[in-house]
Amino acid sequence: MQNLLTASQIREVDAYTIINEPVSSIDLMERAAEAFVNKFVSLYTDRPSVIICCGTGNNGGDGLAIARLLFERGYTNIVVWIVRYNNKKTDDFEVNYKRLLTYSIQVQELFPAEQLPSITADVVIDALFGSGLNKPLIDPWRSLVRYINKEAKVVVSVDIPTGMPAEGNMETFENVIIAQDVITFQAPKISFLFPESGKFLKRFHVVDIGLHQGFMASLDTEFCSIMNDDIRSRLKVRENFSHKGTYGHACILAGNEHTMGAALLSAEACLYTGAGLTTVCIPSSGLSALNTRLPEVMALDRSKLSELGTGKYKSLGIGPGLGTGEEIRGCLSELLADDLPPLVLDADALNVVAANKNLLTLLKAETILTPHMKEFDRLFGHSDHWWDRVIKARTEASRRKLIIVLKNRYTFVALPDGKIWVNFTGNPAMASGGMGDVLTGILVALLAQGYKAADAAILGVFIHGKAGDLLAAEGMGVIPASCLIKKIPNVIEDFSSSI
Ligand SMILES: NC(=O)C1=CN([C@@H]2O[C@H](COP(=O)(O)OP(=O)(O)OC[C@H]3O[C@@H](n4cnc5c(N)ncnc54)[C@H](O)[C@@H]3O)[C@@H](O)[C@H]2O)[C@@H](O)CC1
Ligand SMILES: Nc1ncnc2c1ncn2[C@@H]1O[C@H](COP(=O)(O)OP(=O)(O)O)[C@@H](O)[C@H]1O
Ligand SMILES: [K+]
Repeated sequence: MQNLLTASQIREVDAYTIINEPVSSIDLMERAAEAFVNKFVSLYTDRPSVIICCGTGNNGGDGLAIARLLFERGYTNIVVWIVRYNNKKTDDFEVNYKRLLTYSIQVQELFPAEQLPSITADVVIDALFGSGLNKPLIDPWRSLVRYINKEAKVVVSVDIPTGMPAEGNMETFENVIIAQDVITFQAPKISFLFPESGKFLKRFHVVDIGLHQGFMASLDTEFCSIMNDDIRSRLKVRENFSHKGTYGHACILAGNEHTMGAALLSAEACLYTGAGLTTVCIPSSGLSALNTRLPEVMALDRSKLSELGTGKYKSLGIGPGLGTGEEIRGCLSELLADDLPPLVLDADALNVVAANKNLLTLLKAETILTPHMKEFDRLFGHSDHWWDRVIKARTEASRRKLIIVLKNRYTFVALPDGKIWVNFTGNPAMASGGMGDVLTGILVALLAQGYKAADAAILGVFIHGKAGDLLAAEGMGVIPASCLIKKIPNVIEDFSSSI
């Protein structure tokens, strides 16, 4: 895992690195500028003309160093704007300013109430404010940002788009640079994970600037990202003398006449994720589809729901395509009061619980809930903003000892210990119906194989997204859920054979 830091934690890590590593503050800035330039030239290969818009803090200091480094790489068409809208400046800005003046790079100083110069360059590099932003922009900075947004062809931001807070509610931050690319230092800013940031940045790229890893890891953070090593260290290799009994019997209660596909997708994903045995509990109208499509999967008659609490099954998933009719509501209330195996609740099971919140109190510790945004809001109340929603997921997961998998482009796995693990795998080609049903099947299979619920959730969301990424890399711009399932064993093999 890698901790994701707030702006004040970033400052702490910067300061700690400067004190404890053989690197001075100005050299750390140079490293950041070099890392930026390396990424920039790999993204924009045709040596565009650039305007570098610099504030007078350390983000601006980065901008000045970037100008110098681009010049040294043969960029001839560089203009540096220095935005002198107040008298503040940092020492490292000042050092880089003096260095810049020894180069023949065009510098233009901008003062309040002056007309803004025209923008003719191909790219504007935005180094006005970085993670030091402490309030929404007001004039004259606000007008400058609006002007750049209106006039610039392409903007590339240094560390974070100017005007965007590094974390927290973005509601009042309307005046933000709209960047094609953001080249950000060391780890993604927490704000990049929320859909609201999407209108201000198309892509972000993380570059390593060698901040102190040990200190970063020691900080008490709310957010961390799921890394490849977290998967390798958790995935168990299938043993030589293992047999179907070794990998557990999973059961999925899902489907109704018009949404039987959801049950089939979950069951198939469960099969491909390696459950020893998979049973689905579907209405009899789905039996011929099941037998034709998934001969490996068994069926449990809906009249035998009492079997679910007998210990026969090692894990249980409830919800995909289940429906929310009276009969279902009644049987779920009874079921959830039973002593069930490790449990995943998804889709209609969540909707039934949302309509009868008392059922939440019946859920055993470590039950996994997999709501998308709307299901989450139905369960725990409406949130106007993603930051509020995610913090609510954290609070509810710790208060109720549940595992809440809040699904989105970046899925948030809120654990009972208060930590939120963020999944970065996955891509927009996966935005199609049935994808969530597949995730449920994956999770139920992992629980059947004996993974602890928190590990199953972390593994499950990663594997799901990674399977989508493999297909996208093969050129699939749209991925039907049933195609993604077939890639799951490849992901598991890739990550378990490298232990
Ligand atoms: N050693 C370090 O601290 C490093 C810092 N780096 C860069 O430094 C940036 C952070 O620099 P700073 O902390 O100097 O801050 P910024 O450069 O982001 O902002 C400068 C100053 O602007 C003022 N300000 C904040 N919000 C404002 C607003 N809404 N309107 C007007 N003024 C406002 C604040 O006084 C702030 O300190 C990072 O984003 C990164 O680009 C990198 O050079 C890596 C090393
Ligand atoms: N743009 C995207 N990028 C990454 N993952 C996505 C994207 N769109 C959807 N997904 C993933 O697909 C799944 C969709 O779940 P859900 O909305 O419950 O689907 P359904 O109800 O159709 O089965 C989630 O796991 C989500 O993370
Ligand atoms: K910036």
